[in-house]
Amino acid sequence: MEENTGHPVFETAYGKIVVNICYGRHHPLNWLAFGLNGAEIVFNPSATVCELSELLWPIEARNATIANSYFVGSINRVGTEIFPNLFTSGDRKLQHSDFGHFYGSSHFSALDASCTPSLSRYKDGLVISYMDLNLCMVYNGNDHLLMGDGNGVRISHIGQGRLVTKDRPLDAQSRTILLEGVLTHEGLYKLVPPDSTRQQGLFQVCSASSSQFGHNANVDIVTGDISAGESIEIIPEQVNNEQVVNNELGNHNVASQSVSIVNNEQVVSHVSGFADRVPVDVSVAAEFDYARQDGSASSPSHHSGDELNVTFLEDLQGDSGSITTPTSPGVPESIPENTSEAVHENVTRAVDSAVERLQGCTCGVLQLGKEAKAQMEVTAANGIPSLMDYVGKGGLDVGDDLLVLLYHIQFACKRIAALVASPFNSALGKHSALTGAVPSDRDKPKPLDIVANEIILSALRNSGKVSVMASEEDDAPIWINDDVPFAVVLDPLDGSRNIDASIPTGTIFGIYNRLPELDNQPVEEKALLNSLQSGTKLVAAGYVLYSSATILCASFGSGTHAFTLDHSTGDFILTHPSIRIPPRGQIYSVNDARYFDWPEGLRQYIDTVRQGKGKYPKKYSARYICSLVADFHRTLLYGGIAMNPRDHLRLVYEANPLSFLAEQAGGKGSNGKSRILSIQPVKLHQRLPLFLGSCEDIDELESYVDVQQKVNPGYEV
Ligand SMILES: O=P(O)(O)OC[C@H]1O[C@](O)(COP(=O)(O)O)[C@@H](O)[C@@H]1O
Repeated sequence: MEENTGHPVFETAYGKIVVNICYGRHHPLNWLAFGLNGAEIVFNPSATVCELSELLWPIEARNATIANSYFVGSINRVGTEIFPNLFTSGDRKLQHSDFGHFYGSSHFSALDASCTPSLSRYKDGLVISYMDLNLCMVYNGNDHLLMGDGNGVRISHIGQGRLVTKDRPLDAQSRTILLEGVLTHEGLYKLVPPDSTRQQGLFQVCSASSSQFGHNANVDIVTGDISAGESIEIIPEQVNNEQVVNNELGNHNVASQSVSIVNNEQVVSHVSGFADRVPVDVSVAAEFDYARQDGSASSPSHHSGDELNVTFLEDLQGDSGSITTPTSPGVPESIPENTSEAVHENVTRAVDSAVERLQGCTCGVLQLGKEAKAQMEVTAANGIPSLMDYVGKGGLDVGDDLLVLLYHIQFACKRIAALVASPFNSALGKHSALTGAVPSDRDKPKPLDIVANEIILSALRNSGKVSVMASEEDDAPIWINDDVPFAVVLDPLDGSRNIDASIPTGTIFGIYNRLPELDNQPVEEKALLNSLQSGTKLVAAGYVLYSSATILCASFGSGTHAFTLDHSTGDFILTHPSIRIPPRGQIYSVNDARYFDWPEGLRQYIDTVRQGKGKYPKKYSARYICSLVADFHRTLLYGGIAMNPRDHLRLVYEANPLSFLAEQAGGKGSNGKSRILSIQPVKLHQRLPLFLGSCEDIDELESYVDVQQKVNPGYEV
């Protein structure tokens, strides 16, 4: 673009592709010109370092994607390049030998405003995205594609449109007309073909989408004659609530929800926002589309959408040579019938084959070590590291396996946070009240804790790092894989009884190493025994609090740290490093209504501290949210005791992970008599009294001896 080559769009077997090189992303007219020239995928390979560039990174490409109706691949290198001689960059800084840290964070953006998660800031990786290129041509908010059945106009809010009829193939530039468009406040879209086009004819406009109208809308189909200079109106129908609800539930929008990291280094993700438009592998999409345009059923002899990405990765890696050009072993020779099942099958096979080929590939070019550490310090000094930065190579360096697992856990928890905060969350049980529709059995809503369980279990499974997972919601642990490092225990949504009142809830998790000595045991047995490890064996544990803020608090065996979700970037940001629970608090937290079921010792303890007659001569306050994660989080920060003296909370899923966090913060976890972490679990769903909090408070409580509530009458609420 700095030259006089214009803004070329390359028509390939995979789609109409553009390379917008590096700095080109800062010029909006570049993006526009590529759009006008018919781009479907714009790649923006970059070698760019932190500071202002990184602030722009998540915004510019997505903005361009939405404005110009194409997909964008934002690719940035990682690492730090050290040059033999010092140089200046004309920025008044001292001479230096490097540009700074190339922050990676590669991702794809789609025109329906969805976006893949970013790759690492420190490691090379591979994003495999499914792009339904149909979206570039006819961006239709309804249930079906218009490609095969007649006419459609592609509209974007910059007023670009293409008139497409059966006898005017989509890709013929000569048939492209520009339409001026005005989006009025009422949501009307007036299209005015400029005089110069001299186009006239009968056509239908069936294309509009949420991004054009700013909300989820369908449009009336407008049919009629249009001559140059005339205008037509597209009138959005009412918002389709059912569709919105379904999207919230993930029934329709599954495509954008499936994310996994494979082999530490590749993010496999769907970009396409509407599952009804079957998301397909790039090349499959392209060839599919072209096949359908001319009515023939082409059968590509070889293809691979990921080939495209791999090529890019290789380019960025210079001579690493570690990725070979794929031969697509698992991809079928011909495209099967156009049924969504067949396409899904095709996609699955293409992904599997890509993943298989990538197993074991090392993506090289990591210059971490000292530089990354220094970068980490710079980041910490300038701003605040994210969870991934904090545990990554430049920070705690918890190891690739745990890093990948944490990535998946935090991703799942973000989804749960969104679900919990959604206006439709409690409507999981009241679906029809919103839509007026009666849900079919298949669409019947599930309680939130079940949905949360499914989200987090699927994230654990997709991480490829979990051999067994045991959830409070399931009767038995689920064995996944023999050769991977971790066993994970979890309570997917603790405190969910509070959900309808929007009281805080939380996810709790504990991570153990898989016990290889059990590998030869029958599956049920090794699944159970791996899940029944004592808390002293925890490698990491944490919780995510869904409250006024979403906070992920975790320990990897070196202190307890909390990260707050920054909704503007989607990152968990370190906000509470190395939490130290005060040795003495002034708050007790317990369900006081059970007073008369309490044993004498506990009653005496509570009576004493609330009167300020205990070892600490201040009157204690009572605070009880009745949501363990929230009560514990407050206790972690303010001190005191969070307790449930009856046999109610679970040793494996709740008591152990939270006691680990308490101890790592300098506090204690006790059952009233002894240390929680030293108790050997004997049953998966074993319950026990739980006291968590400040050391001095727990010691004082235990001195009353008789503090465990034996009567457990099964309270109604
Ligand atoms: O009824 P109690 O004894 O006050 O118990 C309340 C506790 O139960 C919990 O709701 C957990 O119970 P569940 O595991 O059955 O969801 C905690 O969040 C809360 O601290």
